[in-house]
Amino acid sequence: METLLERLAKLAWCSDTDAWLGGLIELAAQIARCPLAQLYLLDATHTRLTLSAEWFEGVQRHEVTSVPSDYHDEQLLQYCLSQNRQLSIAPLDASLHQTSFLPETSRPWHSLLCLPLLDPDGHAVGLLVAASIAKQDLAGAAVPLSRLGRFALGQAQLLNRLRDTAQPASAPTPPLRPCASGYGLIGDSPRMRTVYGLIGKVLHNPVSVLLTGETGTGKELVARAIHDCGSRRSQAFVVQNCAALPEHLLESELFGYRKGAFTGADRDHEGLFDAANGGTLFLDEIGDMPLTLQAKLLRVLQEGEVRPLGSTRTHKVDVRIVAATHQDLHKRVEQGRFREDLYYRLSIFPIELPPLRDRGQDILRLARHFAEKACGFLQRNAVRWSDAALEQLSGYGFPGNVRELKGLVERAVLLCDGGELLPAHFSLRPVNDELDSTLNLRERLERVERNLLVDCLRKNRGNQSQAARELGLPRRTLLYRMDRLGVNAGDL
Ligand SMILES: Nc1ncnc2c1ncn2[C@@H]1O[C@H](COP(=O)(O)OP(=O)(O)OP(=O)(O)O)[C@@H](O)[C@H]1O
Repeated sequence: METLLERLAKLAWCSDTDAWLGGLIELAAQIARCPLAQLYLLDATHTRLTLSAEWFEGVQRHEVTSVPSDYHDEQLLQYCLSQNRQLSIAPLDASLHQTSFLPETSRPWHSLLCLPLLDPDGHAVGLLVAASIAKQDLAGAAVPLSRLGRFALGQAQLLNRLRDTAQPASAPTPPLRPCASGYGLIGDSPRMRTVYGLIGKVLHNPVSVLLTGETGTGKELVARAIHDCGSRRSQAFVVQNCAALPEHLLESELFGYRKGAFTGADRDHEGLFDAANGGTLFLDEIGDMPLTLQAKLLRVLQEGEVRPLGSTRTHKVDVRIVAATHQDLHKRVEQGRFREDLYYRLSIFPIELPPLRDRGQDILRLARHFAEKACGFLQRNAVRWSDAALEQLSGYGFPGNVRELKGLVERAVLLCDGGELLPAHFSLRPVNDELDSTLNLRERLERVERNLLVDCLRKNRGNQSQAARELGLPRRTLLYRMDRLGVNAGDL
């Protein structure tokens, strides 16, 4: 206790993050009574894991190596980080465990303790490793070491903040790049610039990406951007909507099948993982993937192996997965409808697409862009925007997000005869039906149902069979409901 306090008292005067982390890692080695202690930290985008400090046989090292946090080789580190669980292994078996993250020694490493370090929200932001050549049960050191690790992280963050504020004002920030900086996406709001920053981080890194956000916010567009601007752009980009097919069809689509696998399988069929080999597979509506298929997907992500239906053999594929959902996947994990291990695997690099209502001036940028496109498509002169129409659009909530705005503008351009877009050309529906107190319950429910149908049909580009499948309705029922609720082609 005395030694510990003395060291902490000394370290308290450290004003340099490297020296602070170095001192703490030395202390960690002493508490665990191990010759080796390592501190790994994730970067802000959680794509790289850096060995930030190491204490090995009395010698300190800093920032030695940095590796992608989604790498396959270091499975022990990967496991701790993605599962948020501590590992205590003794004896370490070289044939079972990959331990190349440990320094080379004349005798093999025997005992290992690996702890995830959590931020105040409970997210793993790094790892603390202690290892010994001797036979040792290190599990007992887990609690004091993780407390020490959290203390080290908190203090390091404080030091970094102090350093940042102490730095003299540097060269002015370069001017914001125009819309083109958004990988083909339109928008320059702070929320979208954050999205562009995250896209930039994963372009040349094969890490799986999870795109979240309400319907119509541009998830598929971002998935394409990641593929088109990244190193896989010369290979295939394959899309599959996981909600669009019943389980057995989705399984054979994704993994393929061998002749005779089921009635009607009269030839071998290549799956989408094979079609996307070397490229990207975009799995839309991943939250709706059946649990049994989730297990198969996890295998592909972990082992890079696919086993077609009816085959006894697996084969390797190299596919980058970009998944998307508008659902709260974490909630689905809690409800037992989504595998936790798959959730952690996919959510290594999440990108959240903000709703259009939170993008400020982007609404008008997008509106002008869609109007120009529509005029070009219709081969007519550009339309002008009346202030009243622009004002009306910026005050609207856009529950269907960019997709809804695009549809509204295209329709308005068609309706506009005089060359100027007016409020009358946009039929904006009230965002909050509750506010419309003249409607009774049945009418309000019908309004909600109508909006759902229109959204789903727009999403499926007017394809009624696909929309019916997504809504879990027979196509005839969908047609009947559309008729009853007055949904027609003009609404799409
Ligand atoms: N930032 C943007 N710039 C230009 N067009 C956009 C942008 N975001 C979305 N769009 C357009 O809006 C429409 C909907 O986008 P997209 O299909 O990518 O949304 P989504 O989030 O995948 O929707 P869903 O969850 O319903 O599948 C598309 O026509 C897309 O091209």
